[in-house]
Amino acid sequence: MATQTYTQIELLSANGTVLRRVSTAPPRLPTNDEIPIIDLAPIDGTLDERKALTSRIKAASENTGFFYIRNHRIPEELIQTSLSQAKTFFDQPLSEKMKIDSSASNVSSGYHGVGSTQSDLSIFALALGEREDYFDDVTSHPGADALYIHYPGIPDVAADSDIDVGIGSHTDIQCFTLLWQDNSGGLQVLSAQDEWLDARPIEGTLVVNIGDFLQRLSNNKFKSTVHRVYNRQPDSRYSMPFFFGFNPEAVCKVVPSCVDDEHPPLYEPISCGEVCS
Ligand SMILES: O=C(O)CCC(=O)C(=O)O
Ligand SMILES: [Fe+2]
Repeated sequence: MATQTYTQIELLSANGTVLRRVSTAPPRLPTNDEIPIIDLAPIDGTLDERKALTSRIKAASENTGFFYIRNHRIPEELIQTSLSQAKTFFDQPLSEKMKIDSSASNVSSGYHGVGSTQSDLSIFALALGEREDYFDDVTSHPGADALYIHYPGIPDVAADSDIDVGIGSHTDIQCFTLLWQDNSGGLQVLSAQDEWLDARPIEGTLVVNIGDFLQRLSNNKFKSTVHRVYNRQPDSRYSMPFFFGFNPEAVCKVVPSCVDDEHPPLYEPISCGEVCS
Protein backbone atom coordinates (compact mmCIF):
# COMPACT_ATOMS: atom_id res chain seq x y z
CA MET A 1 0.00 0.00 0.00
CA ALA A 2 1.22 3.51 -0.81
CA THR A 3 2.36 5.56 2.14
CA GLN A 4 -0.22 8.06 3.30
CA THR A 5 0.77 11.67 3.68
CA TYR A 6 -1.03 14.06 5.98
CA THR A 7 -1.40 17.76 6.53
CA GLN A 8 -2.97 19.88 9.29
CA ILE A 9 -6.27 21.68 8.93
CA GLU A 10 -7.60 24.42 11.14
CA LEU A 11 -11.16 24.14 12.45
CA LEU A 12 -13.23 26.76 14.12
CA SER A 13 -15.44 25.09 16.73
CA ALA A 14 -17.27 25.99 19.92
CA ASN A 15 -14.02 25.18 21.74
CA GLY A 16 -11.99 27.61 19.65
CA THR A 17 -9.56 26.80 16.89
CA VAL A 18 -8.50 23.17 16.70
CA LEU A 19 -5.84 21.55 14.53
CA ARG A 20 -6.65 18.24 12.93
CA ARG A 21 -4.48 15.82 10.96
CA VAL A 22 -5.92 14.99 7.52
CA SER A 23 -4.77 12.79 4.68
CA THR A 24 -3.79 14.56 1.45
CA ALA A 25 -5.18 11.66 -0.63
CA PRO A 26 -8.19 12.39 -2.85
CA PRO A 27 -11.53 11.49 -1.26
CA ARG A 28 -12.54 7.86 -1.52
CA LEU A 29 -15.98 6.28 -1.40
CA PRO A 30 -17.11 5.41 2.12
CA THR A 31 -17.74 1.81 3.14
CA ASN A 32 -21.25 0.80 4.21
CA ASP A 33 -20.14 1.01 7.82
CA GLU A 34 -18.63 4.47 7.47
CA ILE A 35 -21.71 6.11 5.96
CA PRO A 36 -24.54 3.56 5.93
CA ILE A 37 -27.85 3.95 4.12
CA ILE A 38 -30.57 3.50 6.73
CA ASP A 39 -34.17 2.81 5.73
CA LEU A 40 -36.55 4.57 8.12
CA ALA A 41 -39.62 2.54 7.07
CA PRO A 42 -39.34 0.27 10.19
CA ILE A 43 -40.35 3.27 12.34
CA ASP A 44 -43.90 1.98 11.78
CA GLY A 45 -42.91 -1.65 12.15
CA THR A 46 -43.03 -4.17 14.97
CA LEU A 47 -41.12 -3.62 18.20
CA ASP A 48 -38.31 -5.86 16.92
CA GLU A 49 -38.10 -3.93 13.66
CA ARG A 50 -37.91 -0.65 15.54
CA LYS A 51 -35.18 -2.04 17.80
CA ALA A 52 -33.16 -3.11 14.77
CA LEU A 53 -33.53 0.37 13.28
CA THR A 54 -32.46 1.97 16.56
CA SER A 55 -29.33 -0.16 16.72
CA ARG A 56 -28.42 0.80 13.14
CA ILE A 57 -28.76 4.48 14.04
CA LYS A 58 -26.74 3.93 17.23
CA ALA A 59 -23.93 2.21 15.29
CA ALA A 60 -23.81 4.97 12.66
CA SER A 61 -23.90 7.73 15.29
CA GLU A 62 -21.03 6.13 17.21
CA ASN A 63 -18.97 5.46 14.09
CA THR A 64 -18.67 8.38 11.67
CA GLY A 65 -21.80 10.21 12.85
CA PHE A 66 -23.03 10.45 9.24
CA PHE A 67 -25.67 8.34 7.53
CA TYR A 68 -28.07 8.50 4.61
CA ILE A 69 -31.78 8.02 5.28
CA ARG A 70 -34.29 6.46 2.91
CA ASN A 71 -38.09 6.64 3.28
CA HIS A 72 -37.68 9.87 5.22
CA ARG A 73 -41.22 11.02 4.42
CA ILE A 74 -40.28 14.50 3.36
CA PRO A 75 -42.42 14.84 0.25
CA GLU A 76 -40.43 15.23 -2.96
CA GLU A 77 -42.83 18.02 -3.90
CA LEU A 78 -41.87 20.00 -0.80
CA ILE A 79 -38.19 19.57 -1.62
CA GLN A 80 -38.70 20.70 -5.22
CA THR A 81 -40.79 23.73 -4.17
CA SER A 82 -38.18 24.78 -1.63
CA LEU A 83 -35.43 24.30 -4.17
CA SER A 84 -37.11 26.38 -6.85
CA GLN A 85 -37.76 29.14 -4.30
CA ALA A 86 -34.08 29.04 -3.42
CA LYS A 87 -33.02 29.19 -7.08
CA THR A 88 -35.36 32.11 -7.77
CA PHE A 89 -33.86 33.91 -4.80
CA PHE A 90 -30.23 33.26 -5.79
CA ASP A 91 -30.91 34.28 -9.42
CA GLN A 92 -31.73 37.84 -8.35
CA PRO A 93 -29.13 40.58 -8.52
CA LEU A 94 -27.04 40.91 -5.39
CA SER A 95 -28.64 44.27 -4.58
CA GLU A 96 -32.06 42.56 -4.35
CA LYS A 97 -30.70 39.69 -2.27
CA MET A 98 -29.11 42.11 0.16
CA LYS A 99 -32.52 43.66 0.88
CA ILE A 100 -33.49 40.54 2.77
CA ASP A 101 -32.41 40.63 6.36
CA SER A 102 -31.49 37.04 7.10
CA SER A 103 -32.84 37.25 10.64
CA ALA A 104 -36.24 38.17 9.21
CA SER A 105 -36.37 35.65 6.39
CA ASN A 106 -38.44 32.55 6.72
CA VAL A 107 -36.45 30.02 4.78
CA SER A 108 -37.33 27.45 7.41
CA SER A 109 -41.05 27.64 6.71
CA GLY A 110 -40.82 25.07 3.94
CA TYR A 111 -39.57 22.57 6.45
CA HIS A 112 -42.47 22.82 8.84
CA GLY A 113 -44.14 19.86 7.19
CA VAL A 114 -41.07 17.79 7.94
CA GLY A 115 -42.02 16.72 11.44
CA SER A 116 -41.09 18.01 14.83
CA THR A 117 -37.71 17.99 16.45
CA GLN A 118 -39.35 15.96 19.22
CA SER A 119 -40.26 13.03 17.04
CA ASP A 120 -36.92 13.18 15.24
CA LEU A 121 -34.97 13.19 18.48
CA SER A 122 -36.88 10.28 20.01
CA ILE A 123 -34.93 7.85 17.83
CA PHE A 124 -31.66 9.36 19.08
CA ALA A 125 -32.90 9.11 22.70
CA LEU A 126 -33.55 5.39 22.14
CA ALA A 127 -30.16 4.99 20.43
CA LEU A 128 -28.51 6.52 23.50
CA GLY A 129 -30.27 4.00 25.73
CA GLU A 130 -32.88 6.37 27.18
CA ARG A 131 -36.67 6.39 26.91
CA GLU A 132 -37.92 7.81 23.65
CA ASP A 133 -39.45 10.83 25.39
CA TYR A 134 -36.15 11.68 27.13
CA PHE A 135 -35.60 14.88 25.09
CA ASP A 136 -39.28 15.95 24.89
CA ASP A 137 -39.03 18.55 27.67
CA VAL A 138 -36.11 20.28 26.01
CA THR A 139 -37.50 20.25 22.47
CA SER A 140 -40.90 21.93 22.84
CA HIS A 141 -39.75 25.15 21.08
CA PRO A 142 -36.29 24.35 19.75
CA GLY A 143 -33.98 26.64 17.90
CA ALA A 144 -34.00 25.33 14.36
CA ASP A 145 -32.32 26.86 11.35
CA ALA A 146 -32.76 26.03 7.72
CA LEU A 147 -30.29 27.24 5.13
CA TYR A 148 -30.39 27.36 1.40
CA ILE A 149 -26.87 27.28 0.02
CA HIS A 150 -25.78 28.20 -3.48
CA TYR A 151 -22.25 27.30 -4.51
CA PRO A 152 -21.60 29.08 -7.81
CA GLY A 153 -19.93 27.02 -10.51
CA ILE A 154 -16.47 27.79 -11.80
CA PRO A 155 -16.50 28.08 -15.61
CA ASP A 156 -13.38 26.74 -17.37
CA VAL A 157 -11.80 25.57 -14.15
CA ALA A 158 -8.31 24.20 -14.79
CA ALA A 159 -7.52 20.86 -13.25
CA ASP A 160 -4.66 22.36 -11.28
CA SER A 161 -6.56 25.52 -10.29
CA ASP A 162 -6.50 26.45 -6.66
CA ILE A 163 -9.83 28.31 -6.90
CA ASP A 164 -12.27 26.75 -4.45
CA VAL A 165 -15.92 27.50 -3.96
CA GLY A 166 -17.16 25.88 -0.82
CA ILE A 167 -17.43 25.59 2.91
CA GLY A 168 -14.20 24.74 4.69
CA SER A 169 -13.72 22.03 7.27
CA HIS A 170 -16.13 22.31 10.18
CA THR A 171 -18.42 20.42 12.51
CA ASP A 172 -22.09 21.35 12.92
CA ILE A 173 -22.73 22.81 16.36
CA GLN A 174 -26.30 21.80 17.07
CA CYS A 175 -27.86 18.38 17.77
CA PHE A 176 -28.11 16.98 14.31
CA THR A 177 -28.37 18.15 10.71
CA LEU A 178 -30.66 16.94 7.96
CA LEU A 179 -29.21 17.72 4.53
CA TRP A 180 -30.62 17.69 1.04
CA GLN A 181 -27.95 18.05 -1.65
CA ASP A 182 -28.38 18.20 -5.41
CA ASN A 183 -26.56 15.83 -7.75
CA SER A 184 -23.33 17.85 -7.97
CA GLY A 185 -21.41 16.00 -5.27
CA GLY A 186 -18.67 17.71 -3.32
CA LEU A 187 -19.56 16.88 0.29
CA GLN A 188 -16.59 15.27 2.03
CA VAL A 189 -16.53 13.70 5.48
CA LEU A 190 -13.43 12.98 7.55
CA SER A 191 -13.08 9.27 8.37
CA ALA A 192 -11.88 7.81 11.65
CA GLN A 193 -8.53 7.28 9.83
CA ASP A 194 -8.37 10.99 8.90
CA GLU A 195 -9.13 10.39 5.22
CA TRP A 196 -11.70 12.34 3.22
CA LEU A 197 -14.78 10.31 2.30
CA ASP A 198 -16.87 11.26 -0.71
CA ALA A 199 -20.42 11.58 0.71
CA ARG A 200 -21.87 11.52 -2.77
CA PRO A 201 -25.55 12.21 -3.33
CA ILE A 202 -27.65 9.05 -3.38
CA GLU A 203 -31.01 9.20 -5.14
CA GLY A 204 -33.97 9.25 -2.76
CA THR A 205 -31.91 9.87 0.38
CA LEU A 206 -31.04 12.70 2.73
CA VAL A 207 -27.87 12.94 4.81
CA VAL A 208 -28.09 13.05 8.60
CA ASN A 209 -25.13 14.00 10.76
CA ILE A 210 -24.57 14.39 14.48
CA GLY A 211 -23.65 17.86 15.76
CA ASP A 212 -21.43 19.03 18.63
CA PHE A 213 -24.26 19.43 21.15
CA LEU A 214 -25.45 15.83 20.81
CA GLN A 215 -21.84 14.61 20.95
CA ARG A 216 -21.49 16.51 24.21
CA LEU A 217 -24.72 15.13 25.71
CA SER A 218 -23.68 11.62 24.67
CA ASN A 219 -20.39 11.99 26.58
CA ASN A 220 -18.58 11.70 23.20
CA LYS A 221 -20.24 8.35 22.33
CA PHE A 222 -21.88 9.92 19.30
CA LYS A 223 -19.52 11.60 16.85
CA SER A 224 -19.79 15.12 15.48
CA THR A 225 -17.57 14.68 12.48
CA VAL A 226 -15.60 17.19 10.42
CA HIS A 227 -16.88 17.74 6.91
CA ARG A 228 -16.44 20.23 4.05
CA VAL A 229 -17.93 21.01 0.67
CA TYR A 230 -16.27 22.01 -2.59
CA ASN A 231 -17.93 22.76 -5.88
CA ARG A 232 -15.21 22.23 -8.48
CA GLN A 233 -17.35 22.22 -11.62
CA PRO A 234 -18.88 24.69 -14.08
CA ASP A 235 -22.44 24.28 -12.73
CA SER A 236 -23.99 25.66 -9.58
CA ARG A 237 -24.42 23.39 -6.60
CA TYR A 238 -27.47 23.79 -4.35
CA SER A 239 -28.03 22.29 -0.93
CA MET A 240 -30.52 22.69 1.91
CA PRO A 241 -29.29 21.82 5.41
CA PHE A 242 -31.64 21.96 8.37
CA PHE A 243 -30.02 22.23 11.79
CA PHE A 244 -32.00 20.83 14.74
CA GLY A 245 -31.35 22.19 18.21
CA PHE A 246 -32.92 22.07 21.67
CA ASN A 247 -34.90 24.77 23.46
CA PRO A 248 -32.24 27.48 23.65
CA GLU A 249 -32.57 28.06 27.41
CA ALA A 250 -32.86 24.41 28.51
CA VAL A 251 -29.82 23.39 30.54
CA CYS A 252 -28.89 19.84 29.50
CA LYS A 253 -26.54 17.42 31.20
CA VAL A 254 -24.73 14.43 29.77
CA VAL A 255 -27.43 11.76 29.43
CA PRO A 256 -27.37 9.30 32.37
CA SER A 257 -27.15 6.20 30.14
CA CYS A 258 -23.78 7.46 28.84
CA VAL A 259 -22.27 7.80 32.30
CA ASP A 260 -20.88 5.06 34.55
CA ASP A 261 -17.90 4.52 36.86
CA GLU A 262 -15.53 4.15 33.92
CA HIS A 263 -17.11 7.00 31.94
CA PRO A 264 -17.64 9.97 34.24
CA PRO A 265 -19.36 12.97 32.62
CA LEU A 266 -16.85 14.87 30.47
CA TYR A 267 -18.97 18.03 30.39
CA GLU A 268 -20.85 20.35 32.71
CA PRO A 269 -24.58 20.92 32.10
CA ILE A 270 -25.11 23.75 29.60
CA SER A 271 -27.86 25.13 27.38
CA CYS A 272 -27.93 24.83 23.61
CA GLY A 273 -28.43 28.60 23.44
CA GLU A 274 -25.17 29.16 25.27
CA VAL A 275 -23.03 26.90 23.07
CA CYS A 276 -24.94 27.04 19.78
CA SER A 277 -25.20 30.80 19.36
O1 LIG B 1 -23.82 22.03 1.39
C1 LIG B 1 -23.69 20.96 1.99
O2 LIG B 1 -23.80 19.87 1.41
C2 LIG B 1 -23.38 20.93 3.47
C3 LIG B 1 -23.29 22.28 4.09
C4 LIG B 1 -22.79 22.22 5.51
O3 LIG B 1 -22.04 21.37 5.88
C5 LIG B 1 -23.25 23.22 6.49
O4 LIG B 1 -23.92 24.20 6.09
O5 LIG B 1 -22.97 23.05 7.69
FE1 LIG C 1 -22.00 21.31 8.03
